[in-house]
Amino acid sequence: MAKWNPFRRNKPEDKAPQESPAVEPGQGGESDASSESTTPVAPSESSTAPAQQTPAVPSEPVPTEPTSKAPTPEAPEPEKEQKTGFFSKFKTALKKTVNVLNTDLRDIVKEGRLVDDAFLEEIFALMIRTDMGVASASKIRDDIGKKFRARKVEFSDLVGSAKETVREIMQQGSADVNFAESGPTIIMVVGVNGAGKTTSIAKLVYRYKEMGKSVVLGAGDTFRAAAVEQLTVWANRLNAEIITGKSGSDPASVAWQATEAAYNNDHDICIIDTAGRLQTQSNLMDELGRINRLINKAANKVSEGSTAPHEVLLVLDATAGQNALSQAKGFSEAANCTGIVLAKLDGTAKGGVAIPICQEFGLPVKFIGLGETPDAFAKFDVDTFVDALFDEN
Ligand SMILES: Nc1nc2c(ncn2[C@@H]2O[C@H](COP(=O)(O)OP(=O)(O)OP(=O)(O)O)[C@@H](O)[C@H]2O)c(=O)[nH]1
Repeated sequence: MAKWNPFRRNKPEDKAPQESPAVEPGQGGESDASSESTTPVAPSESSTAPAQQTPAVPSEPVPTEPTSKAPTPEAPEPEKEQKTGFFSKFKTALKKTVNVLNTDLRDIVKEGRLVDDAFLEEIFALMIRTDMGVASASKIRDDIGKKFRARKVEFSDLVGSAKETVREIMQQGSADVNFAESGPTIIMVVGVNGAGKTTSIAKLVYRYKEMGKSVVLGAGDTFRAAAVEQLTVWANRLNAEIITGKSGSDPASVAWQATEAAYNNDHDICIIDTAGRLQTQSNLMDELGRINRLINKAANKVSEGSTAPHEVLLVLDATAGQNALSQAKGFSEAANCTGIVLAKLDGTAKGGVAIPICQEFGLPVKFIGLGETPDAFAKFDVDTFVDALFDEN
């Protein structure tokens, strides 16, 4: 019997695609993305509750009828995480990057090579191919030069030195999200279109459900009807409550209502999706700031003294390589990001991009996406990453 895979995508667009409204997020629109939504209310930053709108808008946002998510009959409980082992999980996912490093690195020292300028440039070129960036590749090259110049080296010498350098560059611990000291932990998820936000949210839900936590989702990508449907499918499969709004409605309203639901319904975790956007679209980047502030206001209103969100996760597509860096730059400045999810690390030979991300932005890589299956997600750990990247076996 085929195993149930909660991460198998029932792409809404495979069924009946809905036209996205011809509006930008936050501008309002006509088409209805969800049969379970109430009329969205645009929260105002200047009031303690979302502002009134015409027609007939209540003084406070009416929480969308929570779509209580009893598992659908055909949806069994999520399968237990496969016990493949943390290290082999990393290694399998990084296979493409590891192949570049190990095969080629081994090749250039096969005969036992003297470390001279030409050799060091070969090392540099090889490192660059993993998209670790010029600064990291230069440091690896220079450190090898300092240690071994004019000597013959073996593969293990190079690997040992490179590992040491990368560990030195990626000075970050391994951490889960910043959990709230009390009350629900509110997590906002941001990133460009197609980076892997929805899939990563589903993986987070799976992760926290496995830990026995209750989760509510806020379908804040009101711009793309299919995104709401997609997240609703995950919520159904993973038995999480979901708050949705009408297509084209104010995403801050959904975020507000999801935050309220998290406090009022005693959830442990609230994850709020946002529409994909480019770091260059300043109005849309400003919108993220507004959503962030209104989440805080909603949290403080329901539970005085609370501050939220506790985590703003930026999802980056590892296959974008160096482009992921410019995304990280734009988003980290505009959206007050607190951590990174590096998705699709399995699909690329550019896995080295995790190194400059850690180095340049002071933002910890918290999780990595290692595929599309439920267990294809891991808390990022520098030592495991480095060992897998330069695995000598
Ligand atoms: N191999 C692999 N594929 C992934 C991973 N994460 C996401 N994907 C795939 O990447 C594609 C885009 O993922 P989504 O989660 O829909 O991305 P999104 O950021 O929500 O997209 P928008 O809603 O359009 O902004 C899908 O086909 C996912 O299955 C991963 O870690 N590994």
